[in-house]
Amino acid sequence: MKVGVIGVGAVGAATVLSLIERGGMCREIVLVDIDSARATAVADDVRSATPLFPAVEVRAGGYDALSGAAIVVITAGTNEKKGGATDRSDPHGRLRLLDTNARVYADIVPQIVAVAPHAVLMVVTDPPDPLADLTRHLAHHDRVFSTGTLIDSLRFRVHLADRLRVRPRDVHAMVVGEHGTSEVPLWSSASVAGLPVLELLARDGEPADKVRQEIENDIRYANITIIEGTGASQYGIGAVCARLVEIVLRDERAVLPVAAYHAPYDVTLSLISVLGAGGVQRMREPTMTEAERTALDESAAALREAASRALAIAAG
Ligand SMILES: NC(=O)c1ccc[n+]([C@@H]2O[C@H](COP(=O)([O-])OP(=O)(O)OC[C@H]3O[C@@H](n4cnc5c(N)ncnc54)[C@H](O)[C@@H]3O)[C@@H](O)[C@H]2O)c1
Repeated sequence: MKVGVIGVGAVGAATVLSLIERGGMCREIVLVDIDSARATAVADDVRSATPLFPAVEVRAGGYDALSGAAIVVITAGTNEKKGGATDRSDPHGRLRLLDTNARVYADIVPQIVAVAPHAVLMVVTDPPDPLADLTRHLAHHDRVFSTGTLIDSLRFRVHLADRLRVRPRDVHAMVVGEHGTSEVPLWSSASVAGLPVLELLARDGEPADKVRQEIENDIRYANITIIEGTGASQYGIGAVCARLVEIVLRDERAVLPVAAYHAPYDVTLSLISVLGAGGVQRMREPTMTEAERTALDESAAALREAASRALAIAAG
């Protein structure tokens, strides 16, 4: 199995390292970057660790080297720091990167599809959901998904676990909608062993509104907090990307919040998705309160506007 990674900056490099560390899921990883010296250097660096893991070849190449790839992970483009999307008071958040990165996608997606027409395309670049809509349009197929709110959902679980003093793996909680400022944390269905987290927090005497506000801010602006410390959020998303590649290559049919086009909302957004061979195979709406549903409708509306803007920009 061959996996392509387009864009070998902070996120692309972290993804490659996670891919080889998970081990055994693919035989070849091809790195493509407009900065070919960077792609070559990252491949050289990571290659020195490959004897520690199940056999895998890592190499840099041009688009032609993607021929036969089963899945291509796209992380190319401008990040929040370089693109000026690190202001917590800006309601547009990552959508600030849309114009620049839609132009990048208009350049790279046709080149990927020309050599790897059967590959699943996984969109990571921000804003990932409208860029996934653009990618479907440019690729002329539906084997396209974005990492969506999986990273936000993991952050939600980690913060809840901290408060409840349990391990994050035992917390079930999801964020749906946009990977961005309009995202919707589903408090009503968040649970530990079937016990609602809101009840557990109340039992611990935690003031519910304050805790909700703090956790929501932590999730919504986690990228900015990380960027203020290191310049790029990369390790969490790198691990997420590698795990998603594994799920697709093994046709695991894992149930998790990643984003794909959903006809009833007429846009790419995160709901409960079944991920396996070919990408997202089915999507379901979660059980929601009226307030959560209203917030999801608003998030979908913001994404529809962004997706049509992405199409217009790519059309020139
Ligand atoms: N979806 C998520 O949850 C998530 C999480 C973290 C970062 N991101 C996003 O991922 C993207 C990458 O972030 P980063 O920190 O790695 O940025 P980076 O600047 O470190 O790396 C971007 C890479 O893309 C390459 N590139 C740019 N234009 C290209 C083109 N036309 N063709 C090929 N390569 C090209 C650059 O040379 C660079 O190596 C950003 O948009 C960032 O906001 C998304």
